[in-house]
Amino acid sequence: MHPKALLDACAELLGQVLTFEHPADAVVARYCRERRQLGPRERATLGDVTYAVLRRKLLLEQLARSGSGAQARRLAILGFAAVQNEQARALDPAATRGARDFLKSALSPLESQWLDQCDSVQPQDLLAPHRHNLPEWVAAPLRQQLDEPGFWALAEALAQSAPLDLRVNILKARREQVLQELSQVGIQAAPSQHSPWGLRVQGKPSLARLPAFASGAFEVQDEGSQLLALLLDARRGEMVVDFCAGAGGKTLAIGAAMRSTGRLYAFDVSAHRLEGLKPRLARSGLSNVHPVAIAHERDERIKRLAGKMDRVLVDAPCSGLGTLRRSPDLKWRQKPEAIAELAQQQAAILAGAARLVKPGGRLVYATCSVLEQENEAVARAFGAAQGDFEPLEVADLLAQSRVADAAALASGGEGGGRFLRLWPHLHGTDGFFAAVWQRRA
Ligand SMILES: C[S@@+](CC[C@H](N)C(=O)[O-])C[C@H]1O[C@@H](n2cnc3c(N)ncnc32)[C@H](O)[C@@H]1O
Repeated sequence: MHPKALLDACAELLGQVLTFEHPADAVVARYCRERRQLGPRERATLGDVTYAVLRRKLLLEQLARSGSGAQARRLAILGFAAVQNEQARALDPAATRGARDFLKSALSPLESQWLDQCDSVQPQDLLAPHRHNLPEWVAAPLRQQLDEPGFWALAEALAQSAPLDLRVNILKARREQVLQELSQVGIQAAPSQHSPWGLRVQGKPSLARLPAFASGAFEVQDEGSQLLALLLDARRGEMVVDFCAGAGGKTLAIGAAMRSTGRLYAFDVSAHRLEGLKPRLARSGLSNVHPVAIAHERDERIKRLAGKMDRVLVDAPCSGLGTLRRSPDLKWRQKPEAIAELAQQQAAILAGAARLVKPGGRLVYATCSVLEQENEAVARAFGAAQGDFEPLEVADLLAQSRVADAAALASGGEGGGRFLRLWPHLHGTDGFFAAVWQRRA
């Protein structure tokens, strides 16, 4: 495709994405599906440019104010330039020039001149919002939680794309085996820093056609999600509930940890999401998983299981603000008013799920949000209201699950090891939170 046509397509797609009526990944997928003539590289560019603009929206909108022509086109030019700079820097600094020539061949002389001006803007001359690219209602609480260097390191980390992590299915393969199979097809990977099941892959190679994937030897899963399953520490033969199972990312990890024994219920209010679990379950080789679509957290079917579960994971619906590396549109689609509502829903689901736990059993509450309001505040309120649930130290539990450097992943409480707190800038994972309790016997 000629650079001019590709840039026009980027601008058209951005016009659709920036209405924020639908999630960005769905809009990009539909746009590409409706244009069969697009090749794989063009599809990749369309996605990359869209995400580059979503990540740095405040900065690019500010720079775009000085240009001329349609706003979506100006943003597309700046997004295109940002993607090319990143790619060229990663591969070979000398390649930056060539990449810029490709883009410039799509621009008018005036646009080309304007882009040069934008290139010369120095970060230190920018206002804070144009550097952190977060809405104020997200930036303000994060600044309260983190010190100044920490806040800026987080903002920088959230502006990057997430690395590609795999979880080795311990029911089917060992980590070394999968590493070797990947290396045989030229894919570089290394063991994860913390999860004993994890691999971090270099770059973003396509994995779906690999025999090791088809045979269920691994799943794509962020290291942070793996750590949540490790925290639940479900054992052989136990009765376990994954209360908000969705498409079952954590269900599969938990089921493998149980070595496909016992009974693992995968609950969710969305039958559609649970459908997504089916093909993954088939690959995984697990036979202990029982997906159940429930109406709500007080469903009759749940009542029948009250007090019978060894372990319950509540991977609660949340703002998703810990996953901005993957879904940067969330920071523009989420509204501050929704957070209080989410916190209420989280508390209700946690209380409903807690009734399932048997005396001596373990309850894990988790989110992929970085906001205290959805995390420590919900956990503390639950602890205060439910006297028969005793808080456990996450740092100790992770160390028992063979998680390397476990103490560095926890914070809060008297000893600083009470809650799991994963941060993209510190741990290279998505932002995750977890609190754990044991029901008193
Ligand atoms: C964070 S997602 C779960 C992701 C999933 N655990 C995974 O690892 O892929 C939260 C899920 O909670 C579900 N949910 C929302 N309200 C619920 C409720 N009252 N009871 C059970 N699940 C609920 C949503 O449908 C959504 O799938």
